[in-house]
Amino acid sequence: MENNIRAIALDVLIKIEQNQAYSNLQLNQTLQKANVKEIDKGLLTSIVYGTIQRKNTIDFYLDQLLNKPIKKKDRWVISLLRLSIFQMLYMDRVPDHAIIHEAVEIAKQRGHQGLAGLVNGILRKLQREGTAEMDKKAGAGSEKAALTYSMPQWLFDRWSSQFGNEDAEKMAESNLLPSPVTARVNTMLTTRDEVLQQLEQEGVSAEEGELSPEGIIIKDGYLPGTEVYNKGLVTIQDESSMLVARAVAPLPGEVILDACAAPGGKSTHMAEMMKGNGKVVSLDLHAHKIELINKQAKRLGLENIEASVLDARKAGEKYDSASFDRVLVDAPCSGFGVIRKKPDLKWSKTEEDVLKLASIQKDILESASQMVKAGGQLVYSTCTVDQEENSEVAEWFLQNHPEFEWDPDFSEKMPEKVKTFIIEGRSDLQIMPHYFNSDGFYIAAYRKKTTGGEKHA
Ligand SMILES: C[S@@+](CC[C@H](N)C(=O)[O-])C[C@H]1O[C@@H](n2cnc3c(N)ncnc32)[C@H](O)[C@@H]1O
Repeated sequence: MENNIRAIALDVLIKIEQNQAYSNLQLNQTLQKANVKEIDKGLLTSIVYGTIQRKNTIDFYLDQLLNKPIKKKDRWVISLLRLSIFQMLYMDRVPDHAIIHEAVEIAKQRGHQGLAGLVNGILRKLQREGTAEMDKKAGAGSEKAALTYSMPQWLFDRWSSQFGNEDAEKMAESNLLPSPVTARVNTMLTTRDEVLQQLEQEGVSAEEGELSPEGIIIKDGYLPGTEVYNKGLVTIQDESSMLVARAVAPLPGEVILDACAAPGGKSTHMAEMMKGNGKVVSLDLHAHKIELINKQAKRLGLENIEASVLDARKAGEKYDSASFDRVLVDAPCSGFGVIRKKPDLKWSKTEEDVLKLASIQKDILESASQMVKAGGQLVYSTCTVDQEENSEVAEWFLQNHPEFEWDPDFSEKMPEKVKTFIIEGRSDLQIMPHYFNSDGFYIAAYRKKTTGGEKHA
């Protein structure tokens, strides 16, 4: 079976490369379609994600190991070599000779004897000589760090200048770790203790989350196959992401706007917090994603979510201004806080993308903020760590909108553990992946003044 798993992993990697498909979507599709046993899903995921995560470092070795270029039509061999090198250098589950044997078999089946010989030669050389000689060519300073942590150089340099070298290295290193599976308990239907007990009965080992009172961490077992999941008692969500709805703090009976809502993680969380009373209006730009929100709402037994397609920049064409108690802008972003779950982002996003996204984020915030009632709340969040998309957007908003102020109750809404990261006099929070082994998230919370603030024209 493991040989088969490697062949499937190769297919996934080829599709991601050829179609520039998102790694998580491609992998999930394969996990659902291919006949992969529960027990092998973890191995498949580790090989695919690990190979993409370490691409930079693996290619640094591969370039030195290859003594002639591989023909365009045989590009799949590069993916086969990458996933084999990943296993040899970073996984200790299978001995090198077995990895090499399997790679050679796959090369024979997919290609021909010549390619099998090439694969054999390269991998045997790595097995024999190791990486010590090759490592001497790794450069110094940030060039070396980018290679060690397998980061694009521009991104590592950007993080170094934004957070300092130490935090940049810690974050880059923690991005290479597997992401824990965490879930949110549907507190409208059950309690965290009950869910933990039921999961134990279903053979899934889980424990209380670190950050959020409704969070659980899966230690062993596959959550989506359980009754607990099917009955809508939990939603898979990162713990730092759960803090966003806490910052919005919706109350039963209120009307909430979730301006960028799909696939509905935060809309459903807020609807649960409202105990099904009141309404969450969930918008998204993409029609096909609205179905995802509705599907989750149905699974969770939530009837107070109204999802529709709309560009949040045009919210004013459909809704009256000042007509929502609270507004959430969980904006489209570079996603650099979720690299562990979507490793291809580090290779696909560019500095230009960050600039474009910051401009879209400002436009969405500008429009959605018009919808907040006097005295109401506005929350801006992203799953990135880039300051240009985070604190710079949040500060820009406040400078241009004197009718808003930092939310004075923000700190109270946050769990003790994160309070130390909130700077006095502000109400925003940057969580880095290495702080709590979670996704990186940014949250800024504002309150619309009841009097005094004059909006700039
Ligand atoms: C970070 S995701 C939102 C995640 C979601 N809040 C959740 O918790 O599941 C950003 C979403 O914004 C949507 N989007 C992008 N541009 C938009 C726009 N101009 N108006 C509304 N939605 C937009 C994207 O389709 C994407 O689904």
